[in-house]
Amino acid sequence: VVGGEVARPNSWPWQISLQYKSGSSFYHTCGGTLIRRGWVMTAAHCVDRSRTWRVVLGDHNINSHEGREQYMSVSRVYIHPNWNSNNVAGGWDIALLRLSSDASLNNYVQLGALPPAGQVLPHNNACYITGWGRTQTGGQLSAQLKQAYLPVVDHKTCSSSGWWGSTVKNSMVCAGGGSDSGCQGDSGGPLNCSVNGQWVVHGVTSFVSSSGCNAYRKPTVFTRVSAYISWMNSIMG
Ligand SMILES: CC(C)[C@H](NC(=O)C(F)(F)F)C(=O)N[C@@H](C)C(=O)Nc1ccc(C(F)(F)F)cc1
Repeated sequence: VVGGEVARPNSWPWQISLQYKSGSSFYHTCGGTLIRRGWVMTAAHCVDRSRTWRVVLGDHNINSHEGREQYMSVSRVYIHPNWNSNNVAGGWDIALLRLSSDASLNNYVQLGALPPAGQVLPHNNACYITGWGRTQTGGQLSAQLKQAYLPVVDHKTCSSSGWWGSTVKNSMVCAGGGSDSGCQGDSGGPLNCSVNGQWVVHGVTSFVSSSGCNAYRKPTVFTRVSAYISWMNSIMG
């Protein structure tokens, strides 16, 4: 997350850290959202390489053990069948991770709310991106979870010339476009939007401009969760 601020610890209790094993250690690579006690939603581009994964729940500082964390292994990865790893602009950048056991829900670990199928938010709807991603283009990951206010940019604006043009599809949500943005390492994490006074996860962080995370008129682009509700239900049952 470029800009924004460090989140109050565990104030986004559905945010997870997706980590891969290398040698005897695990490394943060993406975010994700706990959507059922045994299921995590993330981006397909996060898991299209076969690795040994773990999901960390209840985390704040990913470099220290604070005692609220739950470490879950992943029993199966479901990548959307239409995902094409050579074409993030095609969309379909969504995946589900089946956890090997159910999470324990508490003050630090809660389920994220999903939108109704087809719901599209209006321009400027209040949303926050959260994640441990780079804090500047080309910079380092954040040790502590960060948040940034990224209001929705409607499809009409986001897909216009000077913005993302035809790279952005209707199955995506744009948010931000100013000096705050997502960045590498935020992938797969939630876009948390305020709807009728409740936080609803409307996006899965998908891509930013290759010329810089907070490039002018290149809002962060998210997979629109409301376009994939039926697919997710077909997998989770
Ligand atoms: C997609 C991921 C590899 C990566 N995602 C992120 O950084 C995320 F955190 F925003 F999710 C990304 O956007 N990386 C930048 C550097 C990138 O490659 N962006 C990019 C944007 C659009 C396109 C296009 F238009 F060709 F589809 C290609 C690459």
